[in-house]
Amino acid sequence: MATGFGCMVVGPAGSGKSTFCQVLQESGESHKRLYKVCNLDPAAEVFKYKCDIDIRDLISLDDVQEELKFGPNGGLVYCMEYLIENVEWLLDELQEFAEDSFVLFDCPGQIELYSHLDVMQRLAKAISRSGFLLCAAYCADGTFIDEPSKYISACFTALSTMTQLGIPHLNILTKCDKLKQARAQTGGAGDAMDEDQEEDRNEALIDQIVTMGTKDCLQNVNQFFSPKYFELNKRIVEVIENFNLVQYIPLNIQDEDSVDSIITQMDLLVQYDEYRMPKEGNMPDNQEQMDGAGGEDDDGDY
Ligand SMILES: Nc1nc2c(ncn2[C@@H]2O[C@H](COP(=O)(O)OP(=O)(O)OP(=O)(O)O)[C@@H](O)[C@H]2O)c(=O)[nH]1
Ligand SMILES: [Mg+2]
Repeated sequence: MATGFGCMVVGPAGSGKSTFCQVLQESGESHKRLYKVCNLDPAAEVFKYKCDIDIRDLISLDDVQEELKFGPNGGLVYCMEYLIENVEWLLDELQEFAEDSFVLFDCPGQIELYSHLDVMQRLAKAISRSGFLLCAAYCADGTFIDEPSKYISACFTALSTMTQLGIPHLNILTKCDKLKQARAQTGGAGDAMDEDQEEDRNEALIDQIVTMGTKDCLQNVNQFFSPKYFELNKRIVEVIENFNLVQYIPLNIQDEDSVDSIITQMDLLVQYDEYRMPKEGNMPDNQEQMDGAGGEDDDGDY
């Protein structure tokens, strides 16, 4: 039986993970929803949210760099591996929040943690096994996705994270409140506009990204390549198409409805309502997630 709910907030550096945790925690306060935040970034220095669990109480990047003479990236990987080796520390800390709490895990942004290392996957497995129903919220910075090639690149990073973590996954397009402003800075849309026009323009830009079709992307990308790469480009785009799961939910932190709609999606992924109101004979479908997180390799190792 599930004892808690959690979301691993992941994504590239600066994509808005910590801000997302902060916004959810604040929004929860006004909705009588309690979001606890667990900082898993050993390099974090300042928090805009109330940090309930902090990896730096176990290990910090500063200490690793100073004592073991690691560089910042190697040091971070060392810290995450140290966390896995001492995962009982985290699981003990989490027990306090097990009953019905929703814990947001604010993860580090180094992409290698999600592309080829398995530490985050092992961590997700350990947390799930301890009784948490987990999902992942992948933050992609909307202000960077201003052309099809960047969209494709963002999709691949999201896909790689999704397949690595192996837990229910949500892609969030962050910073949607400032798309228009970001485009103006890069020369995309600089005309003077009143507030309503600005909002419409922002909506249009969000729409452009979330509905970007892979066929249009392919056409656009091919314009910049010699024909000998067309077949390769086609295959690359097909990978995204075949997964069919790469969709983005826009997040505008200034808009309560936008935040609410992300909360609803996360609740659906972890089946929050079903577990909070258990009915006899009504076991949610993702019971397996806790029983066998990590699939067949159920050997108790993290
Ligand atoms: N306007 C706006 N700014 C945002 C939003 N999300 C993040 N930012 C800003 O973008 C910067 C990076 O945001 P963070 O939340 O620290 O990003 P992060 O993913 O936690 O970054 P790392 O932990 O360093 O990987 C900060 O200056 C935030 O204020 C957003 O939705 N809207
Ligand atoms: Mg952060």
